[in-house]
Amino acid sequence: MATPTPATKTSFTIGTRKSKLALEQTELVAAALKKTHPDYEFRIFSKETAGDLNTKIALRDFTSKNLWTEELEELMIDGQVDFIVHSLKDVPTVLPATCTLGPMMPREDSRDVLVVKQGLSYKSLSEIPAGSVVGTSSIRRTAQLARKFPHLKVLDVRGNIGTRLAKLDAEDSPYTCIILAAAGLLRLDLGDRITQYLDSKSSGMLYAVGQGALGIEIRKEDTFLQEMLSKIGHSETTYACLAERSLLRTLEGGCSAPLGVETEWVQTAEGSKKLRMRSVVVSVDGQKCAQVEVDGDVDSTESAEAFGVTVAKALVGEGAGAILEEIQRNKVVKENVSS
Ligand SMILES: NCc1[nH]cc(CCC(=O)O)c1CC(=O)O
Repeated sequence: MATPTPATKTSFTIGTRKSKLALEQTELVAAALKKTHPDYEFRIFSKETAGDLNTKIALRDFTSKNLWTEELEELMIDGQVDFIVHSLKDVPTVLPATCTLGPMMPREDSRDVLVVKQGLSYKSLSEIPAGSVVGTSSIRRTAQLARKFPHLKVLDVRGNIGTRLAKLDAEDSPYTCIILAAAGLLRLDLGDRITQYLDSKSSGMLYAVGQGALGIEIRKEDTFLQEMLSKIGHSETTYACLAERSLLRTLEGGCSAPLGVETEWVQTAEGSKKLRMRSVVVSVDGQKCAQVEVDGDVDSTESAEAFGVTVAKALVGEGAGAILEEIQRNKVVKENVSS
C-alpha cells in the first residue's frame, strides 16, 4: 500500500493512456500545474489499456466497465504513478475504494458534434437525406438519433478520433457523417471538421455524463495532491460533473446507459447561481423516452451528489427505470447466447 505523498516531494509522475488525445489532455494538466507550482517537476507515464487494444467488439458488449481505467489505477495504488488523467466520460461512476477524483479543471465544450464526410456540403443533421449512414458506436447517440432522426441509419465506427475520421473520409466509406465529442476534436486542433454543434436547442441531442471534462484520479488519502489540484480546479465544472455522475450512478446504467445530459449554471433573480440539468433516457430503438429538466442549489460536493439523486428520481418518475431494465434484460440474453 502506497503512503500518502510526503510534503517534501517535488517530482510527480502522471499516468495516462497512450492515445494522442489522452497525451494532449495530460499535457494540459501538467502545464497548468507547472504554472501554479513552478518548483515542481511533472513527468508523464503512458500505457496502452485493454480498451485501446480491443477494437473489434462493440464497447457496449464489454462486461467489465473498467476497461480504460483499471490498469492505471493499479499502477497508482502501487505508487508507480502519483495521479491519473482520464477523459472523465470514460471513468466508471464507482471507483476502487482507495481512489477518488480530485478537483476538476474548466470543462472544454461538452457537446456532441456532427462531422460530415469530406467533400459533402450538408450543414446539419436535419439536411442529411433519408437512408444516409451515421457512424457512431455509442448507445446514447444511437438511441437519440433513432428518436430525433428516425430516417437515418446508424452503423458502428470504432477506433480513436483520427481512425474514425479516416474511416469517414475513405472513398469507399459507407458513412455520410459521424458524431463525435467536440472536446476531443478541439483538443486535437481538428475544430475545422465540426459541421454542427448538437444540443437541446439545435437538434435535441444531449451529451454523455462528464463529456468534455478531465477526471484527475488520485489516492483517497492523498491530501497533498488534493490541495495541489485545488489550485487548478474550477468549482462550477467539478460540481456539475459530480452531479452528472451521481445521476448516472443512481440510475445504475453504467457506461452503457443511453443517458444524455446537459448542464448549465443559470443566474437567479437574487444574484446566486443554480445548476440546471436536462437529462434524457431513450430506448435503443428511439420509441420510448423519459426526460426532465430540473434546477438545483448546488454549492458543494455533497449538494452536487444529492442533486444528481434528485434528478434520477425525477427521471424514474417519467419512466426511465423501465427503459433501463429492458436494456439490461437484452444484454443478459446476449451474454448468455455468446457464452
Ligand atoms: N468514447 C471515447 C472518448 N472519450 C472521450 C472522448 C472525447 C473527449 C471528451 O468527451 O471529453 C471520446 C471520443 C468521442 O466521444 O468523440
